[in-house]
Amino acid sequence: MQQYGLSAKDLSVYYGPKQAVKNVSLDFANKQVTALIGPSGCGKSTFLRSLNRMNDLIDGAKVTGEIWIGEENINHPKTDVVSLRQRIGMVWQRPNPFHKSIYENIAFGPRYHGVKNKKQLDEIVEQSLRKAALWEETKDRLHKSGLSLSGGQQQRLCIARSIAVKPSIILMDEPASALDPVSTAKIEELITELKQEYCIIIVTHNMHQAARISEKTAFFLMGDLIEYDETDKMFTDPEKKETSDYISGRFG
Ligand SMILES: Nc1ncnc2c1ncn2[C@@H]1O[C@H](COP(=O)(O)OP(=O)(O)OP(=O)(O)O)[C@@H](O)[C@H]1O
Repeated sequence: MQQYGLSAKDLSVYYGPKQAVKNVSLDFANKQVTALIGPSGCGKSTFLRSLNRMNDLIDGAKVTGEIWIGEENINHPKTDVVSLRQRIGMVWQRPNPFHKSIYENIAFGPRYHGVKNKKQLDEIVEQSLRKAALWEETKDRLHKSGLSLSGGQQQRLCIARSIAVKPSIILMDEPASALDPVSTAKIEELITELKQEYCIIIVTHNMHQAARISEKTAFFLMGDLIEYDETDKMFTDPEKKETSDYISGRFG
């Protein structure tokens, strides 16, 4: 198996003339969680969105540099972004289930990508909900609306939806910040389970969360990657003063 799920090389992102991410190179290991931290506006979400080409959808945004998955640079105009977003899933800050049943929320992606057989779809729905620790709570109400679930359950449904199309990488942009502490704990537990199979890259404002769930942490400041290291080292003995100041709450 390849060591890295994804590698960014010299990645820059511009919104018009403004450079929001500056020549960032980062390797993301398989079967690990990497946390992206830094003060508001430092470019974490912009960087994350670039990794599955979501910035292509923003008028005036330009991304330069390379993003490697194995032998393929996916930041190339010829990349099929639909199949790319199947390989790299995304979970947003606010749960955003489709206005469809729980079952259809999960079945939609695989069906779109060609799975037509009902039995196969049933299996994918069950497996995805099990992996997202939501099966027991939903197995008797699969045909109820996804919006009838609580916020925390909706976020697990969104995670199940991204798993259903068999990605190898999952991007998460503050996936628990809109949730209560109990739901947050469940999402963190789930992330810890999922990393046994996926390369997970998560933006978080919560230092404790980064320390609890990630193996590696990258600290961003004003579009620059300041430091990247083992999470334990970053939180106990960072190399850079800026990292230390941010982690100890002196700014941000
Ligand atoms: N669609 C956009 N158009 C123009 N500028 C943008 C856009 N999105 C973000 N920016 C700018 O790019 C910079 C980085 O923003 P980004 O949202 O990536 O930061 P962040 O670190 O994720 O912040 P937060 O933690 O507040 O979400 C900011 O100056 C922001 O104003």
